[in-house]
Amino acid sequence: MAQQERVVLNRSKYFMATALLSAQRSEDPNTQVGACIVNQEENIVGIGYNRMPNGCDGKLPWERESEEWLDNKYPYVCHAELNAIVNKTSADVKGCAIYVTLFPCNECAKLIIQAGIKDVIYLSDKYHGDKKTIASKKMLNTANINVKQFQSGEEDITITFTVGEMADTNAP
Ligand SMILES: O=c1ccn([C@H]2C[C@H](O)[C@@H](COP(=O)(O)O)O2)c(=O)[nH]1
Ligand SMILES: [Zn+2]
Repeated sequence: MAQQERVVLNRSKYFMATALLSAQRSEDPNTQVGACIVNQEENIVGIGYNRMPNGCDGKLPWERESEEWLDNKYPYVCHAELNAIVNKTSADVKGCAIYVTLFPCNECAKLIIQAGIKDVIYLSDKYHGDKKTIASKKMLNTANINVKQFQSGEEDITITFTVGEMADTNAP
């Protein structure tokens, strides 16, 4: 039987990978976003992705360019950061870090600040020129939140559901 390569993820790669995996749950056809909140003991205390409010799946539009504002996703979709915060498994998220696959918008920046999150690690900054992103950066900076872009520095990771033999690390 083929041996699986033994992979040990470093801390930040594990948390960003968790955010990325969560993003893959999103039904947004244009931008899937994932967020993973980590406490000071390095435990995950919240995960979320952009989705419609509870009970609204399949009943609200995913359009983004309809002339009628109400026919677009924007008034309805709950952002990944919001879902990660409201889904928290701890009493609060004060002093936590949030790993996000997209730079948080201005509304999420407000949530992050008010929730007491101290570190933001993001992957994509694809909307860096947008006013929402500029306002977000202004708020996060003013509130002394540590913001940094994730640098993987390594290859992608692969998740396989095939259970093979683990590599024998004691082999000569
Ligand atoms: O801070 C953010 C900003 C955006 N999102 C979500 C909201 C939408 O579902 C998409 C953005 O859609 P576009 O088609 O790229 O405009 O991303 C989020 O979760 N968090
Ligand atoms: Zn947002």
